[in-house]
Amino acid sequence: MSLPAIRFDDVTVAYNRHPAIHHVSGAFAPGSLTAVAGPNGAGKSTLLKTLMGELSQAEGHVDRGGLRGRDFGYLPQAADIDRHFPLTVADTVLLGGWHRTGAFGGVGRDLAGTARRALSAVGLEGFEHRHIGALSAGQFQRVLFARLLLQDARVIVLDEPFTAIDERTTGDLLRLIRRWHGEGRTVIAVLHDFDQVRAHFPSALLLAREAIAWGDTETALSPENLLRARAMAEKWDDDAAPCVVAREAAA
Ligand SMILES: Nc1ncnc2c1ncn2[C@@H]1O[C@H](COP(=O)(O)OP(=O)(O)OP(=O)(O)O)[C@@H](O)[C@H]1O
Repeated sequence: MSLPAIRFDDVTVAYNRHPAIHHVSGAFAPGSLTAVAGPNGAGKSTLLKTLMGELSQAEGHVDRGGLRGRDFGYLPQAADIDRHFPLTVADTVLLGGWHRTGAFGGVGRDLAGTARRALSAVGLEGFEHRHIGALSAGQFQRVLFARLLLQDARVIVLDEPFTAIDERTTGDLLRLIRRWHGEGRTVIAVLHDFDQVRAHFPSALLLAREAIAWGDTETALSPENLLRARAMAEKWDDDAAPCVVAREAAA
């Protein structure tokens, strides 16, 4: 799979003139498997939303190397997903195939078969007709991973995919992430568990509003870098002088 790098060049994003990420520069290499880690409020979700083009960055530039929206598969934090729509598991997984059906296209036999295989890959055979509102957090996360399988995106962006998810489901979903990495896709995930990052993610971005370190995981998550990140977090003060930036982040 030939892919470009995704580069951040001196990117600052502010809410109410307070920077959530500050002068971030670096690159997600093509085909890399990168964890974005850091303290609460470090700007991890903001960085992903900026990458997805959901926020206009106040300063700097994100170079997606010519990749378009359909090249990205994005899983926001569970808290940002509304499960009250009257959708079944099958409907939700098939949403991943929108680029193959078009806005009002029908679902062909091929796509239906791919959706069934995706559900089986996440261990949810037989769940097709269940309402998504009636699933456990872990089952719903499996559905969302099945949707990503159907989407077949070249870059996969996951925001805290394992929060409130049991160990077995986490293990199964980590195997899918490794499969995507093995297929040459670029995979980026916000994670809180440093041991999990060290065990499964060769690259890491340690963020504390600024990029403390970005590179191979062992170096990025060194004790010195973790101390620096913690010290930065302790200094954050919502009453601090605002950063002078050109524009506000706007959804
Ligand atoms: N829509 C918003 N409006 C105003 N401030 C925001 C908004 N979204 C995030 N922030 C602030 O920006 C900072 C970074 O938030 P962000 O959610 O990106 O951090 P995070 O590293 O993902 O945090 P967590 O680990 O707690 O999920 C925080 O101080 C947060 O309060």
